[in-house]
Amino acid sequence: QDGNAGVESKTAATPIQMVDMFHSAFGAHPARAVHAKGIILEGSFTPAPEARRLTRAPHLQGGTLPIVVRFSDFTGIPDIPDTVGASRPRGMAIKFQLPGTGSTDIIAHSFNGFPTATTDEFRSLLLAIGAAGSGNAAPLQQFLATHPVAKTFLTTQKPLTTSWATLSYFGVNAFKFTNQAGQVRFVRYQLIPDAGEQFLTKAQAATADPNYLQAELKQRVAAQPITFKLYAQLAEKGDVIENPSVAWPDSRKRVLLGTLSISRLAPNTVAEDKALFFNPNNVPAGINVADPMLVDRARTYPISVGERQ
Ligand code: HEM
Repeated sequence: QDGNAGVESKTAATPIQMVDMFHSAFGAHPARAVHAKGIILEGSFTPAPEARRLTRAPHLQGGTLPIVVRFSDFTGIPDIPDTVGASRPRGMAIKFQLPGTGSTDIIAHSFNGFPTATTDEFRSLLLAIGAAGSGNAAPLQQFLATHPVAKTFLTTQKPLTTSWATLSYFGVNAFKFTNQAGQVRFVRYQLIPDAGEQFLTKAQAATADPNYLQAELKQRVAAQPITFKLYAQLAEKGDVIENPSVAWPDSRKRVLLGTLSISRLAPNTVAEDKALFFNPNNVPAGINVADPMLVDRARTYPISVGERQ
């Protein structure tokens, strides 16, 4: 199906300009335009009974399904140290194998919100970060002075996490769920670790290895499965659907969609990395994109995938 289902982009920038905005900010790395450093794992997903009251999406009706999960650091820098500020927010991307054929994806990060309301503003921010990197700080200063949410995003990321497995992740952009009876709800995804959120102490952070997250995750998953709960946060009347920079209140009802059990490392070969392709509009019947930023994202991710072939 057409996951965009009538939602139109409101963006002036072309998809190629959107990929180039990341290269301008982070350098012209061909791996992934953003969230370049990461690790791939495998496991399974078991939907919760409440999920099918919200959507008729096939992976949320019952029965355990295989998943592939990629945890990542922010920026397009493939060897960014896990210890620097720019490595946050961290990313979590999930590919669910649908019953029969096909797949669906959820792509989330570890901040409940986004620095800008629109894609064009996000591009201005990234171009300003690029200019600052080349010695011209004025555009970034001006952007942050006029966009307080972006300033909050850049300055209030959580402390260094103990593990990619001890962070909560947020889908940020809204989707539309439709159930068997045709009832519609707008939702945002949340992924909450069963281990709870855990952070390094200042002393641990001061001595953490630049690649500590990969080493930690390998050890953790060899000992026992990593589990997360997947929730849909439900919009109420008046909640903004089209602006990911505004988080919905924590008081909004959350419905449990299911449990992820991540049980083993994937091969993590170059071939696997090249072939693994997440897209936020890879959605089955019963789910549609609702925030037009998702349409922009859907057009941009394949260009970055093409660059790493
Ligand atoms: C206008 C907004 C956005 C644009 C243009 C954009 C673009 C991109 C691109 C080009 C990639 C690389 C895809 C690939 O090479 O496979 C990517 C990856 C990613 N993005 Fe976005 N993105 C946007 C917003 C977001 C938001 C709101 C989130 C989180 C909620 C997010 C989370 C991620 C993650 C986690 C990855 C890594 C996926 C993986 O592991 O392969 N992005 N994004």
